[in-house]
Amino acid sequence: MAGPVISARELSLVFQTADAPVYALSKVNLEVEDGDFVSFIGPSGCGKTTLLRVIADLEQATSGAITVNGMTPQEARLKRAYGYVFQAPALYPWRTVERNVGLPLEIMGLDHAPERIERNLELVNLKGFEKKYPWQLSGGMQQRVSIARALAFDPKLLLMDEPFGALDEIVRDKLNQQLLELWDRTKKTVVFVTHSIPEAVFLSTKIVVMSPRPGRIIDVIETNLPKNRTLDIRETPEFLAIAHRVREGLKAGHSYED
Ligand SMILES: Nc1ncnc2c1ncn2[C@@H]1O[C@H](COP(=O)(O)OP(=O)(O)OP(=O)(O)O)[C@@H](O)[C@H]1O
Repeated sequence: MAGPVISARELSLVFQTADAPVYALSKVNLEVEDGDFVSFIGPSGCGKTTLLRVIADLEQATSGAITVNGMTPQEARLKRAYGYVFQAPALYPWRTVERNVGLPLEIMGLDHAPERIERNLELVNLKGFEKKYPWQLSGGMQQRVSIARALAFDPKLLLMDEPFGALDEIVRDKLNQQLLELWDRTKKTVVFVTHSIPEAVFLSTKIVVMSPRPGRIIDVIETNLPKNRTLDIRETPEFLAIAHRVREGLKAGHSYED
């Protein structure tokens, strides 16, 4: 059987700054299995983005070990083993939707990949919007374009850094539902950063609760909610019990003097 998609052992990262070192990650141990939907949740500054960036090789750990698809993060990055979605869509305004989605392929010299672009736009429910420009789309649609772009090389792993953080709640609900459908259809492994407890509980198979100073994991919750869930599940006792455990973890790890 294949090993975990992500395996981190005693991972620490210290940023050296002009005044004092910042302990962004301290002795993080984490296993992400194939097909998992894992959320990192915690207050500002607890190291969620840093951990995601270490996985993506955008930041290097100070100590400890990490593998991504059994490789170093650098090898995984060079093999395009993951897609990365940033908090802001970061689309090129002068390119149409299809040309934004096709950009990573174009950069690699694969400029004639219309079927791939079409399939990825279909996965984010944007068929028919190929010729539009980003400014003609709502914020939620723009973020869906950036998800389609992250799928360009059909990576098994999707890393998402608070992709819906700037959107209003109704749009966020809709996108959460669509993301769950995409995850179910494509069988991808997703690692997702969020501040929202309902979002983490609704989406995840595993919730990683983090705490700051130093950034560390204080609880890992396996959710076991049914796969074909709808937003109504948020009113069920099972859902509320998980949300309660996440909240307790966040409270335990948070110092309110900060
Ligand atoms: N390049 C850097 N240099 C110095 N300190 C940094 C750097 N990047 C992040 N930090 C610090 O590391 C800590 C963790 O930051 P990180 O962005 O990972 O937290 P986060 O949990 O994602 O926060 P947020 O929810 O606000 O995005 C913070 O104290 C932050 O100020």
